[in-house]
Amino acid sequence: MTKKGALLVNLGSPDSTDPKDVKKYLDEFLMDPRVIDVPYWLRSFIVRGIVLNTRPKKSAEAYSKIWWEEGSPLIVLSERLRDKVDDHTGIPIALAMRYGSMTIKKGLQELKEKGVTEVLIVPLYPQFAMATTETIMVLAEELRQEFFPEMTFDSLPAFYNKPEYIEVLSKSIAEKLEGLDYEHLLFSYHGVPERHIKKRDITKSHCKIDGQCCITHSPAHKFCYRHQCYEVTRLVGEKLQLKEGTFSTSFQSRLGFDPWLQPYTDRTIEKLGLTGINKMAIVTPAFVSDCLETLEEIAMEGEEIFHEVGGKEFTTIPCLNDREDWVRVLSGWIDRWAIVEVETAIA
Ligand SMILES: C=CC1=C(C)c2cc3[nH]c(cc4nc(cc5[nH]c(cc1n2)c(C)c5CCC(=O)O)C(CCC(=O)O)=C4C)c(C)c3C=C
Ligand SMILES: [Fe+2]
Ligand SMILES: [Fe+2]
Repeated sequence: MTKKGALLVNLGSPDSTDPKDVKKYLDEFLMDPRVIDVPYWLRSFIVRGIVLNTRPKKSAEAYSKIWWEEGSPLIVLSERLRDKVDDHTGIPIALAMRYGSMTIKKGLQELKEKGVTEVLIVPLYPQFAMATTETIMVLAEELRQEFFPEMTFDSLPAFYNKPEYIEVLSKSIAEKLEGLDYEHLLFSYHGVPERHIKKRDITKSHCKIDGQCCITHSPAHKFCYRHQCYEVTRLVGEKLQLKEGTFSTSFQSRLGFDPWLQPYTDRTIEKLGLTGINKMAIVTPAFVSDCLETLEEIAMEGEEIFHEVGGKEFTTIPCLNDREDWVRVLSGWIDRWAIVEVETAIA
């Protein structure tokens, strides 16, 4: 007799804003070979020899600016989502984080204790990336083999182009912008090194990271983060009937010296202000839950950049978080899986 359950998985946060906790978290995160994808000795030198000497203090200060009484916004918002999805679906729902204390192992154990044998892993990311979806699935499978051999896994694929997702995202944008005569809407996605995109090109020749490859149909797009980001912008633009030239795409949060996906968000905000845009809005569809990258890097630093170059109004659109319509959409996908297994995505 089998029993189904779902495990929602988000990125994770440090346990507190203490630099020691931030260091521990960053060590686990940045030592992941799917995040910094260089040989172990080099990754260890970069992360432990350079980044962790200075970054934890700086990141801890940034976390302190956005931390809530209940804890990390990303964790609290993910917990609220889990609770609501649990109320809406007919199967047990657990929550885990890829990094930090709320481990995937604990999440799977929780489901096991409820008698679950068939698990739908739900990476809480609209787009595929090796630094997000892939690393979750790889770790989950390793844990399954070692600790939960009686379980079977399916996964919810990237949902960047699912009409129900585009609908709720568009609605969330329209609601926030209602009555605001903003001049430009920027879609800012978390960046990744260009190398990550080329590495996951299953055709080995499609991705050139130019103006054309991501809009030219290809099987490579199943794993192309850049294509999937541009598709979200395009589909929302269509849904909201945004006029050409009033919206654009950029990539934030670059780290290190390698080329990351461009255009960069900070430079784009600056350019918009310098070219006479007075009122801009910004949405961050690589994240389902508000987090350090949206609440500090965009809502605080981004706004500061815009004002410094003469921009007047800067509106940040919240992530979907635990919105009722998003909860219904996510719960619907899970319930549909629970009734009929549609897709199996574990390699
Ligand atoms: C070095 C590489 C990084 C890659 C590649 C990367 C990809 C990536 N990250 C997210 C989502 C989030 N990242 C967050 C924080 C964060 N990201 C990196 C580095 C890379 N991310 C660092 C060093 C940090 C820590 C904060 C800092 O020191 O600046 C967060 C926020 C977590 C929180 O606690 O709020 C999220 C969410 C995606 C979606 C992605 C690839 C697509
Ligand atoms: Fe990140
Ligand atoms: Fe592409």
